[in-house]
Amino acid sequence: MMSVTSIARNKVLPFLRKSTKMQSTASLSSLVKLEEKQGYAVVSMQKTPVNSLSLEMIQALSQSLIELEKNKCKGIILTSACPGIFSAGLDIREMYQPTDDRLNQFWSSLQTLWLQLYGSKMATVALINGHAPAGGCLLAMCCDSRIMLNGKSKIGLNETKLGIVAPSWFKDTFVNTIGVRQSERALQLGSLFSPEEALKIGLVDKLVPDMETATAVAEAELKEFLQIPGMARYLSKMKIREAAIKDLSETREADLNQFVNFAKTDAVQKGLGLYLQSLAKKN
Ligand SMILES: CC/C=C\CC/C=C/CC(=O)SCCNC(=O)CCNC(=O)[C@H](O)C(C)(C)COP(=O)(O)OP(=O)(O)OC[C@H]1O[C@@H](n2cnc3c(N)ncnc32)[C@H](O)[C@@H]1OP(=O)(O)O
Repeated sequence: MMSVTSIARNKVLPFLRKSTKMQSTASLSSLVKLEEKQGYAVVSMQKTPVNSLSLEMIQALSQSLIELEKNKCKGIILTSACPGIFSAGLDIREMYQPTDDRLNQFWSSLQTLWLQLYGSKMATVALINGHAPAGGCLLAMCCDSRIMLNGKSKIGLNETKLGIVAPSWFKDTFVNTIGVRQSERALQLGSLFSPEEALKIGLVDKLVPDMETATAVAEAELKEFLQIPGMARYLSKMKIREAAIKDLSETREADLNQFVNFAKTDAVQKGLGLYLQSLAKKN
């Protein structure tokens, strides 16, 4: 059975009570933690060391969103329990020398997660408390607002630096967030931005100096979104996002085939192998 989430047992979420049975049958894992706050939930990624988005991690996030929405949760703060890292993006080991079956499942699950989070009826705030390259940046951009911890962390779509290409729906999300010209330049260069730079181009909305402030600011930000009538807020969000969502919904199979074929090319496999080696050498 698919991994799901670990729930803070001392504080059962009111909006999760009904699904307690489902949680116990769903072989819970420790990849994602859900915590109750006043009227919303904090979703913490806790796949050490860097919250890389493996198949299981993607499915755990997906399942968390399903449960939260089913239980009428109105808003979330998406953040990380791994010090210094929001998410290192897609787990490169999923794409390096993969089996066909796993590679298909991996990409298809990522498509599903993007469709869920980018099109979520919930108000969503990303509390980016560390590095957020590539898929990590994508997760943050799927949220309605981004609060980033100031410091040495970087955020951006750095795919070209790995010799790979961000798919159209990554690009659409980027364009919807920072505009066409900034996206065109940053996508080609694989730019990773400091928090100050990210604020300047609108990739994040607010910077905070420390975690205590960060939590308070993220809560205040979420409450501001939650004060707006939910349906009006959601439909307004969709005015910006629906074209990209419709596009992927209608082309999932083609997008999957394109990804799988590209990932399996010799050039990409060689590049990913070298990149993994360079990460390992660092340590
Ligand atoms: C074929 C594909 C075609 C199209 C797909 C396009 C879409 C791609 C989207 C993506 O998300 S690609 C992934 C891009 N991600 C990155 O480039 C990030 C790489 N990681 C880093 O830059 C750093 O790890 C970090 C800045 C996030 C954190 O640095 P630090 O705290 O110094 O940790 P380490 O570098 O020592 O890493 C610890 C540990 O984790 C492993 N790791 C890091 N990132 C990944 C990853 N994305 N996937 C898998 N594993 C990763 C790293 O190798 C270390 O492993 P050890 O076994 O050596 O401990």
